[in-house]
Amino acid sequence: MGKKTNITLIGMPASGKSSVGVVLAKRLGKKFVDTDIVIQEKHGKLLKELIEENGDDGFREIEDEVNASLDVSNSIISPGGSVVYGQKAMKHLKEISVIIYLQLSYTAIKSRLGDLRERGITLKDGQSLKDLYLERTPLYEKYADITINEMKKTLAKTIDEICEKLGEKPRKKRSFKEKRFQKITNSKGKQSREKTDSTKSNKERADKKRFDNTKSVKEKSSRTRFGGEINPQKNNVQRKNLKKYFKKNEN
Ligand SMILES: Nc1ncnc2c1ncn2[C@@H]1O[C@H](COP(=O)(O)OP(=O)(O)OP(=O)(O)O)[C@@H](O)[C@H]1O
Ligand SMILES: O=C(O)C1=C[C@@H](O)[C@@H](O)[C@H](O)C1
Ligand SMILES: [Mg+2]
Repeated sequence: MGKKTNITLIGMPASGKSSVGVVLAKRLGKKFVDTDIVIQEKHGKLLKELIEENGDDGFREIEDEVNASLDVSNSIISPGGSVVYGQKAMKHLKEISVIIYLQLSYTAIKSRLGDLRERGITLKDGQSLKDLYLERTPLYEKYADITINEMKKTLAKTIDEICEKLGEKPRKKRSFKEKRFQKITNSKGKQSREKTDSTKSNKERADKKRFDNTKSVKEKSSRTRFGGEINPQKNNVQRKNLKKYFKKNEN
């Protein structure tokens, strides 16, 4: 497994091979190859058109051929859910990649899937989704190097778990405090925290803008009145005068 730079995701349709795959590729700095798209490109037709024209078995031959001739490196490969029926394809993918099975319960798959035919799933006449699930599960298990149980996990959590199993460094988790507040250093070099802009409410953002505007107007007018740059921290007399001036002008 050590020398393989590709990763192939297998699992039922809607288990997330494509959606997890593309994010995983970004996370690991790899390329992303969706072999459903490679098939469409190569044949100039939609998957469901290819299934309608060639039947389920004909489509699986096309799928087997395309996946078996995939020549990629440093990539996340996301094939269609039916790739596991293709012996040539699976032999090749096993040779060039680490195979990860995205496992999900039948109920979860059913609720994620919409119209099965519209999605282009290869179902034999009279075969239900449950039949398909039971038929494919042993095949996914047979080819998997790593299995990830996705139940009740967000996409991000699934990706974290894949990285963990691959021995990749975990993403540095920022604490709640770090997300909500940024460190600021005042003129005396003391550090304190201020809410980050993205976590401020609209009212807080508006208040800060008003405060910043007032501050800059005050600074400007103080420079004009007392001439040149001032340093209120060093010059107490000037600071007192300024305070008096602003008090008088604000009322
Ligand atoms: N935690 C989750 N992780 C991944 N996908 C999720 C999650 N929750 C919901 N989804 C949804 O499940 C669907 C997964 O679809 P996706 O096309 O990625 O599956 P697939 O395994 O590539 O299917 P196919 O075999 O048809 O190519 C998407 O609509 C996605 O938004
Ligand atoms: O699971 C399936 O039967 C399929 C899934 C799709 O990704 C496509 O590969 C094709 O439409 C068949
Ligand atoms: Mg897909």
